[in-house]
Amino acid sequence: MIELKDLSYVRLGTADLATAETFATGVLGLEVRERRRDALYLRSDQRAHSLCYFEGAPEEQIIGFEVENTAALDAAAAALEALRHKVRRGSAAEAQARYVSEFINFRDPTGNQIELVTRPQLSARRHFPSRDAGITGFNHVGLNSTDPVRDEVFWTQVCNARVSDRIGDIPLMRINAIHHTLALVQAAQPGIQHINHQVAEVDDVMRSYYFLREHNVPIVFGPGRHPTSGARFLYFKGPDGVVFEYSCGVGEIADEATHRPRQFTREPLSFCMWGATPGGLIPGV
Ligand SMILES: O=C(O)c1cccc(O)c1O
Ligand SMILES: [Fe+2]
Repeated sequence: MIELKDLSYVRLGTADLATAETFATGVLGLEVRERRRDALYLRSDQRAHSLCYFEGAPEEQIIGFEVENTAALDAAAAALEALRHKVRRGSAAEAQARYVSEFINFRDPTGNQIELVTRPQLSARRHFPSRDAGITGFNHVGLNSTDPVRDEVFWTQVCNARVSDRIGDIPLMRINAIHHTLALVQAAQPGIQHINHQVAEVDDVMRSYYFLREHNVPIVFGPGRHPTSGARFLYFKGPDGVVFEYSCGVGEIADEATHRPRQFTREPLSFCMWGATPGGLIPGV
C-alpha cells in the first residue's frame, strides 16, 4: 500500500509565464516565492511552494504527494512497477526544482502525471499574500478520470486514499482528516479538473466573487455550498483554462474508524445545495 501523507504541490506547464504571474498574484492572491528563468514558484501557506508554473505545454500538469521517507518511496516505485506503471526517478536537479529531497514520477490509470516526494520543504517565513483573498492554504485537487470507478480502485487500493463521499460515481477521497484531498471527475482526457485553496471565511468567498466579476475573470460555478464537505465555494478560470476554487469550511472526518461514505445523487443540488448549476464544471449535470 502506498501511503500518501499529504498533498505537496501542483505543477502547471504554460507557454506564458508572465500571464501566469499576473493571474497568480493579481487575481488568485498567491505569494511569489521565487522566479527562475523557466519557472515561477508560488506559496499559499507554510509550504515553501504549493504551485509552480513552468515553461512547457499546458497539457503538462503534475500533482505531487508526500510519502514518509526514502524506504516508502522505493517501496512505492516497486509496487507501481509490479503493476506495470512506468516509474521515472527524478534527478537531483529536478528534486531541487521541486523543493524536495527525492521523487518519482508515474501516471495514474487515466494517464495523469503523479509525483511522490520525500521531505517537501516548509518555510518558517509567514506566508505574505500578494492580494488579500483570505487564502489560508492549498487544500485539494480534482483530477480528470476516463473511468472514475477504475481510478477509485487505484487510489484506494494501490494507494491509501479513503472515500469520504460520492456524488454519482465521483469519489471525494481523503488521505488524512480533511474531508477530501482528491476528487475524480469523468473526462475524455487526463488533466487537473480544479485546484482548491481554502479561504478564511464566507466573506472572503463573496468578496472574491465581486472582485473577479469586476476584473472580468470567468466564473465557472458558484458562489454556492457543497452539501458533501459543507464548504462555501466559488470556481473561476485561470490561464490555459485551468479552474481554481476558493472555499471555506471544508469539514474534517471526525472518526476515521467508523466513517462510511455517503452516496449523493448525480444532480445539480448535490454539488450546490443553494441551487447554483455546475454545468461549466461537471459536464452533463
Ligand atoms: O467540497 C466538496 O464537497 C466538493 C464537492 C464537489 C466538488 C468539489 O470540488 C468539492 O470541493
Ligand atoms: Fe473542490
